[in-house]
Amino acid sequence: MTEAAAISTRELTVRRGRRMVLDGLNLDVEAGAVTGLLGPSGSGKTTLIRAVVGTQIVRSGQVTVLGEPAGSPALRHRIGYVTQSPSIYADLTVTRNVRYFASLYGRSGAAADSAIEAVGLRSHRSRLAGNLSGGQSSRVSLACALVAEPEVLLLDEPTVGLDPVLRADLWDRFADLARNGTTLLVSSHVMEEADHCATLLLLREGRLLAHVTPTGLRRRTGRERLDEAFLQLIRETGPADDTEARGEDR
Ligand SMILES: Nc1ncnc2c1ncn2[C@@H]1O[C@H](COP(=O)(O)OP(=O)(O)OP(=O)(O)O)[C@@H](O)[C@H]1O
Repeated sequence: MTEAAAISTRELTVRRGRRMVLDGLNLDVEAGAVTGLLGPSGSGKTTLIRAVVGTQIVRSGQVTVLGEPAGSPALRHRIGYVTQSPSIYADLTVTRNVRYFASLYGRSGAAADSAIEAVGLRSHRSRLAGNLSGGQSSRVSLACALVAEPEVLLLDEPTVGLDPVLRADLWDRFADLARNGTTLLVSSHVMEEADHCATLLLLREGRLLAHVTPTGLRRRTGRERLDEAFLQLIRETGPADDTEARGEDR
């Protein structure tokens, strides 16, 4: 693990069903920065995030977070994880949901209100979560994670289903958090969003294709558009190796 890394994996191997999902992955995620985890659907982004949280069965290798092995009880209050599907209470209002999480982490009602504001749900704060749209529910989930003020925030596709204005606001919010020392690992399969990240981890078929800055990726490929740059990298590395392996880890 390098000195500035908040998250490190060494030779991380994960199989799900018969598939080798992560294949000897070595990577470092810089502390106090926004790192984008990008890759095609099925490339292993969610699996990697689950391994960092400690909820993924790992076949071999190490995952270290803030100097502790992933999944350690000591990390529980230091990591926030927002899954792709919102995990909130449908029968509670937006405010009640966020205040509940605030109370779990010893935060005030004012902190809950500010998290609601940050995700653009102020005018919906008295609505039942069950009556919200998909994008709005995701934002409640995000507010519940934000209110805990974790040192490491893992966000799995947090901008899916959001309009461009909200998306831009959220990326600004992530940048603010990083400036204040939070480590963010944000997955996306939208390469346009990569420009909001200080560095990019590009995954393909469970392998790290590149660990670069957006500028570095442009320079390396000679492409201005990041989606084209990523495609170029994929072409350079040849066809995907569709590894199937026996074993039923989940
Ligand atoms: N519960 C499971 N059992 C078996 N295989 C699984 C399971 N969940 C995911 N996989 C497989 O693991 C691989 C990686 O999945 P993962 O969800 O990590 O990808 P991803 O990059 O997050 O994809 P997406 O962008 O579509 O969310 C895929 O091939 C998927 O089919």
